[in-house]
Amino acid sequence: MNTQSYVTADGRTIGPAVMEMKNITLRFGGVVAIKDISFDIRQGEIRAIIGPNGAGKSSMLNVMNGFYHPQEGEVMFHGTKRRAMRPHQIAHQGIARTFQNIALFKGMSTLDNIMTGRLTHMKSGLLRQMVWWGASERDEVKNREVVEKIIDFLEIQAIRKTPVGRLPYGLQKRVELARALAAEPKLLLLDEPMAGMNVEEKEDMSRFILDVNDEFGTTIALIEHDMGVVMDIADRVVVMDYGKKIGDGTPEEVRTNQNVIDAYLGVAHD
Ligand SMILES: Nc1ncnc2c1ncn2[C@@H]1O[C@H](COP(=O)(O)OP(=O)(O)OP(=O)(O)O)[C@@H](O)[C@H]1O
Repeated sequence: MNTQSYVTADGRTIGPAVMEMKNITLRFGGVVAIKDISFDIRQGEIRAIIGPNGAGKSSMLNVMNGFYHPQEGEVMFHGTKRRAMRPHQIAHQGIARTFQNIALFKGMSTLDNIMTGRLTHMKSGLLRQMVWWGASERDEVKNREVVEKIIDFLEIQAIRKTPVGRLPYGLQKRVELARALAAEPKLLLLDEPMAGMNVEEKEDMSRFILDVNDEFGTTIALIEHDMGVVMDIADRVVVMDYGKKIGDGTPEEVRTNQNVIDAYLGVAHD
């Protein structure tokens, strides 16, 4: 386990591992989606998982998220072996995620969608609201403060009242990021955050991911197809191919790894 902290060239502190995947194997019937993969994610870093179609990236994110339970191996979170959990228990542990296909409430406004990200923080149940109005009011004020800060941060004030179904794709992706951030996660999992975006939208999203990491100190793991984007923003990259890990290191190390070049870069990027 990585226990030493270090400071990056741009002044961010990367701490010890927050999540460790140890010898993970995941099967779907006869299909082996993940074969004996190990890697860790360190406090404060941006960690990317890349690989061609069908490499097993989404399956890995679902293992990290607790949605899938591997047949073999262990997931350690903050040094403790994680047992099988339901999605809301994962959320309470401080893990939030976005989805490859946007999963927002299309008829609801931007603001209301982001507020749903606060649900795990809402303490006051109905009974408590009836007997002690003050507590729920304080809850509400705190929730609004967090949400307003995120709206400012992601520069989406102008669309706060707009139903998200009417927004262009790139902005919907930004609202999804906002909703995940509203949970104030310790670990943020992003499933192809740039998929389907044009160049300008990708640049915007890259900047926001870097800013979130820098401003809130959020540890981020993302899976991505777009190799160029990942190389620009990730501290370290895991490369998967046919369910196996074929590379792991800094963008420079991965870029020059012959297995990676053969399996992915050489084919998809000339
Ligand atoms: N729920 C499932 N049931 C059966 N097989 C699955 C399931 N999910 C994934 N697989 C298989 O596991 C392998 C890895 O799929 P996965 O979606 O994790 O790859 P990926 O790298 O995310 O691909 P993409 O980039 O196309 O999203 C594939 O062979 C896929 O068909």
